[in-house]
Amino acid sequence: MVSLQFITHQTDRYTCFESALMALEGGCKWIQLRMKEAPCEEVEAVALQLKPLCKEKEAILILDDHVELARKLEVDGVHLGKKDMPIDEARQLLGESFIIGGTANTFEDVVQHYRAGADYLGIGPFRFTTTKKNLSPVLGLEGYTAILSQMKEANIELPVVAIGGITYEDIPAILETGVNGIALSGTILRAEDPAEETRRILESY
Ligand SMILES: Cc1ncc(COP(=O)(O)OP(=O)(O)O)c(N)n1
Ligand SMILES: Cc1ncsc1CCOP(=O)(O)O
Ligand SMILES: [Mg+2]
Repeated sequence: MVSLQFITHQTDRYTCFESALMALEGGCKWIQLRMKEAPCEEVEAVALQLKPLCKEKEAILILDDHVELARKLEVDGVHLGKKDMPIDEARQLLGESFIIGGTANTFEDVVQHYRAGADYLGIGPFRFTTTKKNLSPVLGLEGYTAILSQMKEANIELPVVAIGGITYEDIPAILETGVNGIALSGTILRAEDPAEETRRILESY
């Protein structure tokens, strides 16, 4: 079964919380609570609601950006990008038991996160997406192939999650490049039944 990280998103139809519930209902075992526009208190309230539900379903819960909150709420980890707290600083604060993911768009980003002690890499975007503003350059399949081959050459062994504009049909070719998992948001939330779409993805790949 493909390793799937679901990225929460608020849409016309769903709140971030509802989006996470549907992914969990569909069998997703890894939720990233990403509430870009929300104040910290709101993220905290949603995370507090989500934490027991993830626990019940044996799903990992990580927060996008909010290191201090992840520590306070004792969720499983955080995902950090270029504009967030540096990974080595987050590691100091969180210790070894928290999962820390780092965003990479180039091999240089990979090396930096590897040295800083990241547990996994979110590499993207695969293609253009409206889920995130200020996107880095699109990588396509070639981008993943190139970065993964540079990682192999440099003996950098870190799980890689592909992200950004990925749809159901893209998944086999992306996995063929050697990535370890995928992160999805829009393709699940645009489906008529997002829980069913999550299940379809997990049962197909
Ligand atoms: C799995 C995964 N990969 C990349 C990102 C992007 O993180 P970041 O660059 O910090 O951008 P924002 O998500 O904070 O807008 C991610 N969240 N998850
Ligand atoms: C958070 C993030 N980082 C790079 S692309 C992206 C959005 C992923 O969502 P979608 O699957 O809808 O493109
Ligand atoms: Mg971020």
